[in-house]
Amino acid sequence: MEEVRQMVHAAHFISRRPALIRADLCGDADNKDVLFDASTLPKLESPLVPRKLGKSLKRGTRAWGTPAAEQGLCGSQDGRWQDWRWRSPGIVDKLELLRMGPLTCPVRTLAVLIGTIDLRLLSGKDKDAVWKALQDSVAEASRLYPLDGVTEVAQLEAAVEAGHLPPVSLATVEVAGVVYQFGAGAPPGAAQVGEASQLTTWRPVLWAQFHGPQEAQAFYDANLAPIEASGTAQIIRVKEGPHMATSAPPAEGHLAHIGQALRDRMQQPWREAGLLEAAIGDEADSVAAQPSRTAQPGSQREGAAEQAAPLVSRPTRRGDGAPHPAEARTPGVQEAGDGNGHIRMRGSPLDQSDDESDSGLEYGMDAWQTAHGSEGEGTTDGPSDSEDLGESDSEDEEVDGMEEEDEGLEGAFVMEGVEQDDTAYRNRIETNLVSPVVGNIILVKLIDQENMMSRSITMGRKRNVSDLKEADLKGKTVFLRADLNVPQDKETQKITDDTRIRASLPTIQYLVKNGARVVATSHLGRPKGADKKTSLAPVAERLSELLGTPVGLASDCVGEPAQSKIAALKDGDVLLLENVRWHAEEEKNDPEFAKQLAAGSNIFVNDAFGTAHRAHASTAGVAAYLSPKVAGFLLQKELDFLAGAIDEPKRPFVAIVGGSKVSSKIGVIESLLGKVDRLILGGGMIFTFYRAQGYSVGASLVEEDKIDLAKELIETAKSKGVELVLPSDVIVADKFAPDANSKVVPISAIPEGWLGLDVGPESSKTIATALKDAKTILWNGPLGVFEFEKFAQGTNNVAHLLADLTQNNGAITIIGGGDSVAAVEKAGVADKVSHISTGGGASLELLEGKVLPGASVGGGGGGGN
Ligand SMILES: Nc1ncnc2c1ncn2[C@@H]1O[C@H](COP(=O)(O)OP(=O)(O)OP(=O)(O)O)[C@@H](O)[C@H]1O
Ligand SMILES: O=C(O)[C@H](O)COP(=O)(O)O
Repeated sequence: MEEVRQMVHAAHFISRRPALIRADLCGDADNKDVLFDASTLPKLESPLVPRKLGKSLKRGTRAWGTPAAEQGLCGSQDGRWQDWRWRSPGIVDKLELLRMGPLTCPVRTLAVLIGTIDLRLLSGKDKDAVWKALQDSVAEASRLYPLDGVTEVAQLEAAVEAGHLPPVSLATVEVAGVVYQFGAGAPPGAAQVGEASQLTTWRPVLWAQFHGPQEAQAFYDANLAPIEASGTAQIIRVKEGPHMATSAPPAEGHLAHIGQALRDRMQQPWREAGLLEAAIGDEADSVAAQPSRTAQPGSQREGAAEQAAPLVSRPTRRGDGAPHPAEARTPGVQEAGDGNGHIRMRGSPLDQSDDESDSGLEYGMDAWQTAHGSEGEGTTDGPSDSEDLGESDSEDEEVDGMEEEDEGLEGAFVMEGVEQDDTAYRNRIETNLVSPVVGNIILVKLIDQENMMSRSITMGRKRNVSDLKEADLKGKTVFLRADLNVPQDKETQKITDDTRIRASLPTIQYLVKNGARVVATSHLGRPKGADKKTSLAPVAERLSELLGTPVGLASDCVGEPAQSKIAALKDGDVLLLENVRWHAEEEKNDPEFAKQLAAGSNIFVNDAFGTAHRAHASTAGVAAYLSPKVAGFLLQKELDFLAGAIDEPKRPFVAIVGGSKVSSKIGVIESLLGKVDRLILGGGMIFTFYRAQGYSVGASLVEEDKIDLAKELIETAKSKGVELVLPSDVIVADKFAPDANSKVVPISAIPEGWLGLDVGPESSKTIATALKDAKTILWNGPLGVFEFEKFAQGTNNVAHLLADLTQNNGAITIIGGGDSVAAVEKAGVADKVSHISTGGGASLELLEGKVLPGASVGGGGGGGN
């Protein structure tokens, strides 16, 4: 709720006018969408409103669509997701929602929303000041907003009744994985909340994003072309690039097919902006007349259209090719189609820009038009956009100095503003809220991607376990996913390091204190079925010692053994379920298994940062069956440090990356090169870099196939102005053993047959100098083979240095990666650095900017989410 309020007020703050905002809370704790009427907020005069913002909107601010749910595009796993689309006379708004979480747990939209205001639009203003102003306004909003607590449709109905909200005339709802969009043109008043299901104007819509034209083309060839060839649909590219739409009856097989393909693609990193829009349904009105808009020579659109020409499948006019009759603008009215799913065109959608019955897809067209067609650009044959949208130019002139920014806005409007290689944009969606009638302000723009993560994290704090109070927790059964995967002695199973158990205590203690019945779960190791050696019994014992209360252990995590113990829990009790990985379904994220895990629990608290990079049943799947679902303290803290502090670091920001191989750190190095001021390299990987520089490195660890990559990374560092610090001397050994003979040599003189196992004393000095003024330091990977005392010096030096800089220089020091954490522990300075991550793989993936499925589910920051 807090997030909604913040968004509402931020939107209002920007727009300075009444705004109806649909807040997509898809995937939030309640799986409900919430509507807010920002017109009830007090108006704030803001100096930040870009002069041209409103003007751009006049060009037809309409976007369309919302992703289908179950088919892998978005939505809750339990299919309860509903998406209500609202329209109100006189109010226009468009949201671009950037889904930061994985597809099954889109929890971050609102937070991201604010974080993605295009700061370029606010040129000349200090970013921090803008952000602060937004936050301040948000604080004000939370005090004033009257619809606090509205989460249920029934409450919305009541709000409409009470006049807080305007009536609905457009809505979408997801059914069986397809988003049906209620058409405009519904009889006035018919589409009140709760009555939506009575409408017959349905149109299924699927959206997908691609990593680029080629991928979209391939997808088209493999999936859409056959559909089209079958005569059940026609595929139409509605936007530049790899954007396509298809109209067809919602044939089940097709949907599944498309859904699977989309799901697969969504797993890949986002490389290039691209979008497939697939409107599937017998909806003649659903695909507007893109071909009727003639791209002018030299225009952006023309070029792109040529480039992606094979994607274009010409829409046909229905039957006689007559202009679209009025009734056909009631989407879903069966007679409107030609019976075989083909699409009829009509003139420019902008011809109906004041027509409230425009279909969703046309909004997409208009959004495109808004972005690319404009007065003076000659890219559209649509009407001048200013007449019917009622915002005066003079008003646009109010804020000076923004003119040149207008282009930035427009460019960002659809896809162009998306930077490549930004994984955060993988799940980007756009959604229109209402149709433009009198003109208003677009709310949210791309892209200040650098700051996205940390802002979402900041906002994510609102959704952690501390938001649940005694009233929410007492008597409730909480399914707590922790990462209690601790190292053990192979023979005795004795726990050799209980850090992860200790790290899980704050959340457990909080839940216990507030009267919850805690059902804790974890995996341990990588068992192939039930196996005593991977039993959580030693963990239960240690947990019990640390908590000072008995912790029961259910002999299985599902079924009777679990259920009987859960049923017997009393307030404040803690039960640990046996290793979830004894069941193969866990790692498959099997929904049925997830359901069984969730059985008997009410609330989901995810605190398993170490496993947050795994989309498993207990980390992600259970979220569909429990509500609310929030992050635990540990997960939140990890995200705050590993994403938040790094994304908006205090500078100088210096990273130390070591470890054995370049190959395992490529992603991290690449990602950090975009953020740090200095990058210190150490560990085994440096020898590949030396080879890239032409040195011979004896028998040191070298990845021959990564030498070119090392060269590239050196170049990238140069081009980004990052100071790359490579050791100047190394400690070499005559064999890889703790008792090897060793000596210090400059890197130019590594003897044949010797191997470098640690950085030398000169290098340690250089590293100390490079760290001296650092305000944020990230360390991932030891600088040498620290497991051997003889070669642990470089690593130890850094550990002590970091402790010193934290304690005496106020530096924020963050250590991620299993071995470097072990090194810090070994050096005895673990409690003197700012943050030690409990996640190995998870922290790496987070640093690489990847989405962490488990992190988003819990309602925490979501990582690359
Ligand atoms: N010069 C070197 N030659 C060979 N191995 C090295 C060298 N320097 C460090 N290593 C080894 O690198 C390993 C750690 O690398 P790794 O990339 O796994 O670190 P990490 O990211 O901290 O840990 P994790 O992968 O567990 O998260 C250590 O076992 C260490 O012995
Ligand atoms: O130790 C870890 O990194 C986590 O517990 C995840 O374990 P996994 O790599 O076996 O999934």
